Amino acid sequence: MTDRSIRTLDATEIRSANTLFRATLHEPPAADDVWQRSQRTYQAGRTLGAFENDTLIGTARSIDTTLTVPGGAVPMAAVTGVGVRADRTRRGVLTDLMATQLTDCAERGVPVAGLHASEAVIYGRYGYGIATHHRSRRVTRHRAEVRSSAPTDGEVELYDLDTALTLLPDVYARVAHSRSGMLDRTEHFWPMWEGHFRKASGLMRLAVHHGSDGPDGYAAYRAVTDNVVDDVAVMHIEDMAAATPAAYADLWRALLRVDLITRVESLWQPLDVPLEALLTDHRAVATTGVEDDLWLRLVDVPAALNARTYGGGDDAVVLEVSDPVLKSNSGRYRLSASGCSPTSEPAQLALGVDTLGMLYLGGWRVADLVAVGRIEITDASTADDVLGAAHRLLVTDSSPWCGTFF
Ligand SMILES: CC(=O)SCCNC(=O)CCNC(=O)[C@H](O)C(C)(C)COP(=O)(O)OP(=O)(O)OC[C@H]1O[C@@H](n2cnc3c(N)ncnc32)[C@H](O)[C@@H]1OP(=O)(O)O
Repeated sequence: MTDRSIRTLDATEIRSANTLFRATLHEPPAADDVWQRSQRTYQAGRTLGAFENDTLIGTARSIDTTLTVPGGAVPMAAVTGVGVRADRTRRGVLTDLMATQLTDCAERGVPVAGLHASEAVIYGRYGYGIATHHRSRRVTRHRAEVRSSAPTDGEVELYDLDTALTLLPDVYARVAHSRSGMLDRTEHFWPMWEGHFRKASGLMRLAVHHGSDGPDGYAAYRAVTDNVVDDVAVMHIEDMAAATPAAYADLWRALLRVDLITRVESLWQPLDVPLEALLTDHRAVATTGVEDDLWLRLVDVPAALNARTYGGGDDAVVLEVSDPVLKSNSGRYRLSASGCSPTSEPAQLALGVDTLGMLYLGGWRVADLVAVGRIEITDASTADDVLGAAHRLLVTDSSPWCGTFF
């Protein structure tokens, strides 16, 4: 008979967990030099192993960080490195890992967990919902020019990868709270960022905007030469954020000035950055994809809901939340401009904790999630009033966006 158990791995065991995880992504074990770097992405005490008769068959880990939310910030467990050996899948190993990890977060007082999903059908059952999206755009460089009326405030300087690694943590820290959904990139995030650019092809450059108050925006790109098609290069901007409109405009001016680039692939950016409107020719830009970005799971529903601010003036709604994994979250909550509190009042909207994760940063309209059957209105006669109040409470000015891969 097989004996399955879950426990936290110690430092001597994490390379095996990394090898197992890489195999689930069909990648060979990390070479020694790669492991020197990637072991620094593992936070001590945050890697779980699933064992079958003392053999490691699955793993999941997390990194402690802080999530920017409307009007504030909240501690978050950034979940990553999830994998189950291909000959042990579909027998509940991930379910056990997720339950252990979420219980551990709850016991440590971490109100929110977040992840990027390899497949969209996996994590909803554990209470995660898509909280942010990102948009990728293609810019035809010879048609793209920044409007002369766009603001300007400073200079853009280019740096190589080694210099970027010393500069960017401080630059990023200055923009990290400029949009809901963004994360603090602790020391465990940067080796992942470095690994991506070391592995990827093309020359990497970091453009930093030095504004009148110091560095306030950056863009990290790779210029990939395509010798097959007319011997020119494509610029892939893979990490970009700006704290001010002037920094955003100046960065684009500098990026579009780089010679021998036919097109710019602006990857994984917020849905609503006004790139098309920044340029003289709207049609120099085409959206090439909109995808899910950060999935959020409210581990402690009242603590998470009280970490953000709400609009709505005198509005209030009563939510009935169901949480099949962390059952203490299930119950009724009154949400108003002054926050969230448990209540015995009758519920007006009933929803699962995964759908609450979708609404948390204001990335979805409540009415849309009602329309698709994710939220139930308990009394149809008050639907318009309840939907209006919920919308005014939860809506935010800009699209939430994470922008950090982990
Ligand atoms: C945050 C990140 O790290 S994202 C990376 C995730 N890892 C990967 O994609 C690597 C490749 N995949 C794997 O290692 C595994 O298939 C995992 C981790 C996704 C799933 O592990 P399993 O142990 O098979 O999951 P488990 O058996 O607990 O499944 C629970 C339920 O989810 C379903 N499920 C799990 N994975 C999938 C999937 N990929 N597609 C569809 N359904 C799935 C199962 O069918 C099961 O459904 P049920 O409750 O209705 O019976």
